[in-house]
Amino acid sequence: MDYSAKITKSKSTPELEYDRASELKAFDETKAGVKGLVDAGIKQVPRMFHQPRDDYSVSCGTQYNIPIIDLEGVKQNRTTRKEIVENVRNASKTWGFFQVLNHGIPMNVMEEMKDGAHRFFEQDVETKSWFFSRDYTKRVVYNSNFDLYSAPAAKWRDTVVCSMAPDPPKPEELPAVFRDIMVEYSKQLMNLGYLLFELLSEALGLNPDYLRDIDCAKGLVMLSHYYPVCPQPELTLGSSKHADNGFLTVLLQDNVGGLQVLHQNQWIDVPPTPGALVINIGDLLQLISNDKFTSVDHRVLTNSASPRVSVASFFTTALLPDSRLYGPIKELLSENNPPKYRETTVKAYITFFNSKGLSGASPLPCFKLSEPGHGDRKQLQDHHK
Ligand SMILES: O=C(O)CCC(=O)C(=O)O
Ligand SMILES: [Fe+2]
Repeated sequence: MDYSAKITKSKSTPELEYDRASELKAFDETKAGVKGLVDAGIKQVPRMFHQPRDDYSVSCGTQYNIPIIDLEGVKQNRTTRKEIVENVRNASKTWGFFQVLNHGIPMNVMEEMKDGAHRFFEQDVETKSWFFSRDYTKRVVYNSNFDLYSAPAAKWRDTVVCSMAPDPPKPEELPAVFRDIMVEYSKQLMNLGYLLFELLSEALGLNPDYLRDIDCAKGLVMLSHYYPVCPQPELTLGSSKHADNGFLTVLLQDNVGGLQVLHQNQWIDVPPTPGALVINIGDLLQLISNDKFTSVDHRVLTNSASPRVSVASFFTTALLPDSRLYGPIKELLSENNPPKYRETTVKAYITFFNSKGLSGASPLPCFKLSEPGHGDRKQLQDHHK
């Protein structure tokens, strides 16, 4: 189907004749993603990608900087480690986001990982579409917008998702253009994950192995994102406002920029910082920490100058058959700190999250134990009917 022709037609079609469902389907069936639209020379952002304007009502601020934590000496020096743990505690509570330096993953591995992501998306559509699917039980899934059919507006990005742990893929299961670097990067990332969960456990006053022992570091799902250049960046977003639903995310971004974090009710840029990785707390870590850590909304702006790649690695057991129940950690609770959330399996949480799409509303409040006047439990019960 000539997708561009269809879009051009819809532009001049009266309001009532806009058939969103068939546009989504036509776009999806190209298997070429947003990059395919840009490669075809599209000059206007199709309506299905137009973001609701209220997403833009919050101003962007420049007076705050997201924390940068240097991990140099964390394993060798007790005083240094204490300071690092303190910084991790503060950043995880007040920002939910921080960058880390001297994290142990060599620069050349990070560079090669970003290059590998570029190589994947720059392949011709026929080669890429071998992995095109919406079935997340597959080891590798490439598509555009996991929530294409449920979100209020589509995002200007394409993604390839690979499940890397606990059961590492055989190299031949991964896309040839970046399989070696994916295996190498994810190995290094698991080691960093173990260290971060130790620091986070210590920041909660728990024994260093606590979070790893309850399987927070068990599953690793890697999302390589490609954000094509956008002819009208003011109309759409690379990622709409959302909070991550796993335990922890480690983000490798290139030098293009566009990621913003909602802090003190302002959008704050997460500036590309050479050698740094961005770490953010996910909803499930907020839940088990009983709000000692915060899972914070973020989004990605598009731009008309250069494509952007990022690799978001989620520590989550979302894709595993895991029935473990997660609730506020008992050791953290007291009379003065009663549990704020009900227990949930990771699966139930993710299913609820996905049913909402990246619509900007975190499902976390729906798992809060009832407070007077709180209607969300009813919403959750209704959902499970
Ligand atoms: O690309 C980015 O900078 C952010 C990606 C992201 O937020 C996500 O994958 O959840
Ligand atoms: Fe995210």
